[in-house]
Amino acid sequence: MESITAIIPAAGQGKRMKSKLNKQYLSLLDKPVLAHTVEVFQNCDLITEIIVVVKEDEIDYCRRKVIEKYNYNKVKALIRGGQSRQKSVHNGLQSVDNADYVLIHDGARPLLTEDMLCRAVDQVKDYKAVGVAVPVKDTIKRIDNDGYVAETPVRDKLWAIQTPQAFEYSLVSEAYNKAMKEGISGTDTSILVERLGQKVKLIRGSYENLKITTPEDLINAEAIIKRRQQ
Ligand SMILES: Nc1ccn([C@@H]2O[C@H](COP(=O)(O)OP(=O)(O)OP(=O)(O)O)[C@@H](O)[C@H]2O)c(=O)n1
Ligand SMILES: C[C@](O)(CO)[C@H](O)COP(=O)(O)O
Repeated sequence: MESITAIIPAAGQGKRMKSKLNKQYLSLLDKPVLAHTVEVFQNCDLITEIIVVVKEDEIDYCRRKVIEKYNYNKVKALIRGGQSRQKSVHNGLQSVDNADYVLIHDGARPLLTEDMLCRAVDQVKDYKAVGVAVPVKDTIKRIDNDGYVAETPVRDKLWAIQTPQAFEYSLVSEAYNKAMKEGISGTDTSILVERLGQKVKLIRGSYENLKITTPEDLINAEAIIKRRQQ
């Protein structure tokens, strides 16, 4: 059976949340945001092990308040992040011992579902690189430097990228090593894989798979969890 490692970058500062406690540890109904996220991977039989990437000064806090408290025993390592999401993910990739595939998922997206994980794992075996995404609902404009509309891309072809993103481990490792060497940065993982010429298959995510970024995201996330519990 293949070995599948989940890497969960959770080493951001959460500046846009404007809270004292880093957003990963804010309470989302019954437990911290990050605990909701890790739990989905912990409960999914397809996942062999989990690596959580956190800020160096939060490693101990995360171990006590999330990993040990909820007994997430698939978490093999809690490692320190970097200045950017990309660097944090790179640190995570470097600490993988032996994996056929990796799934990379934002710690700040606690509303992923096991079904989403299963579909990503299933598809990565055929496509090597898979991302979860949803069609955009708004019309998107590209603007120029003065704030004028420069272009209105056709909406039918625009998808908003979420996580998880799943890759063959050797492929994503090569993509990161190359990007880091060349000083290239990207706001998601798949862009670095795309630069290798690898096609990335998108599969349908969910509008509920919010990234907890600003305070209203927490309110919306709570409402979604409550509805799911009914
Ligand atoms: N240096 C960083 C920056 C981000 N992340 C993680 O990447 C995910 C997506 O990032 P985002 O939601 O933008 O989180 P923050 O960077 O913390 O948010 P902000 O920009 O508001 O500070 C989060 O789980 C975040 O913890 C990370 O591991 N390391
Ligand atoms: C990876 C991501 O969640 C896909 O939407 C997003 O790009 C993360 O961006 P952030 O600026 O680190 O929030």
